[in-house]
Amino acid sequence: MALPVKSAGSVMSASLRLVAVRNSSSKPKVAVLGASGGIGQPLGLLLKQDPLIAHLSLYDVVNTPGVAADLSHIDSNAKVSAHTGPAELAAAVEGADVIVIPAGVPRKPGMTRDDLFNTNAGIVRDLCQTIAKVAPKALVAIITNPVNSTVPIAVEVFKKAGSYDKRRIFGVTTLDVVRSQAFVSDLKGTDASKTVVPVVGGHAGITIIPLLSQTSPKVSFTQPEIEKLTPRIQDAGTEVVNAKAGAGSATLSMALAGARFANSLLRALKGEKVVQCAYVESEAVKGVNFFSTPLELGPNGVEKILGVGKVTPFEQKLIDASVPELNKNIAKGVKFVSG
Ligand SMILES: NC(=O)C1=CN([C@@H]2O[C@H](COP(=O)(O)OP(=O)(O)OC[C@H]3O[C@@H](n4cnc5c(N)ncnc54)[C@H](O)[C@@H]3O)[C@@H](O)[C@H]2O)C=CC1
Ligand SMILES: O=C([O-])CC(=O)C(=O)O
Repeated sequence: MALPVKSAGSVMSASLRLVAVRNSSSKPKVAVLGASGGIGQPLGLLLKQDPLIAHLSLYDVVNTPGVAADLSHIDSNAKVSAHTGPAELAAAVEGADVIVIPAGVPRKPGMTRDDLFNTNAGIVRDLCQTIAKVAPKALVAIITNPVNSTVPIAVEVFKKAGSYDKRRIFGVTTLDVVRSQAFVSDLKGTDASKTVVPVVGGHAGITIIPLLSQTSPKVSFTQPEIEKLTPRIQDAGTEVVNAKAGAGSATLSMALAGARFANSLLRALKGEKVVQCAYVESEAVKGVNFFSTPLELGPNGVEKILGVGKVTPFEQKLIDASVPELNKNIAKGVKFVSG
């Protein structure tokens, strides 16, 4: 069963909704690093059903054989392989077209995403050291928080290895888009499957900036609606963390978002023009080197950074406020690798 393809007004809207080489093979390989976790397992379930995937490679430090055995009994064409522990990481990622990384610890109530830095920074660094050597042409989609810092970490590792290509490393912000679309359609009674809301900036607190004025099909919001909806989207991750009360953060909605983003990358690899928001190295906004905006994706990853487009004064203020916060997060990531 394919992931549902939604239609929307413009090409960009349609792509954002669904989302568009590497190398790239006629038999795409997707690797999930952190495959046994709360996100990894349902993500594997969704990817196993994606007809674009020929080989689904599952890597974790624990429990991978069980997850792989379970998924391999599903009657879809993707072949599943299991890889456990650092000695098997190279085999897990070798030849991968797309690598999705949800490895790392999630938040508990009272924590910020930045509180995860001490544990997760080293995990992402170590995984990327191997990817940069063994699979430098893969498109790498980083879910692990704090995304605002883990993406710069990955970039520094690739630079050190001499295999950095800024078109190929992505911080996954798709869940912010998915949530915005859910909340807007709830509020406005629009068809959730056709509602498109771009989200720009980063993936933590005030750096998450839904561009409600660019909602498509067009809907209008009162200022009080905008002022209520915007912080709800920014704090939606915390809403889930608190509701799970110590049992982790968003996993199911994140798995959907991750599968949707991976499907976009796979379609782009095949030559389809796809537009999707993601956090990448970017000059879209002055004064900051990483920013999420709509991106045109193609066979080499990011083909074109589409920028934030026309924003309202309210949205511009949010963008301006995000810059110093993002710069702090980025500098912390860069320093972690480069000292
Ligand atoms: N970008 C986004 O929008 C979102 C990001 N997240 C982040 O995703 C990450 C994972 O969350 P969950 O799956 O809920 O956590 P989890 O704890 O349920 O699963 C994490 C998995 O990573 C594995 N792992 C730990 N160290 C590893 C290593 N060195 N190599 C490979 N695997 C390793 C663990 O064994 C575990 O199976 C967290 O950092 C969380 O904050 C969560 C939701 C949304
Ligand atoms: O809030 C968290 O810690 C997990 C996350 O990034 C999200 O759900 O957006």
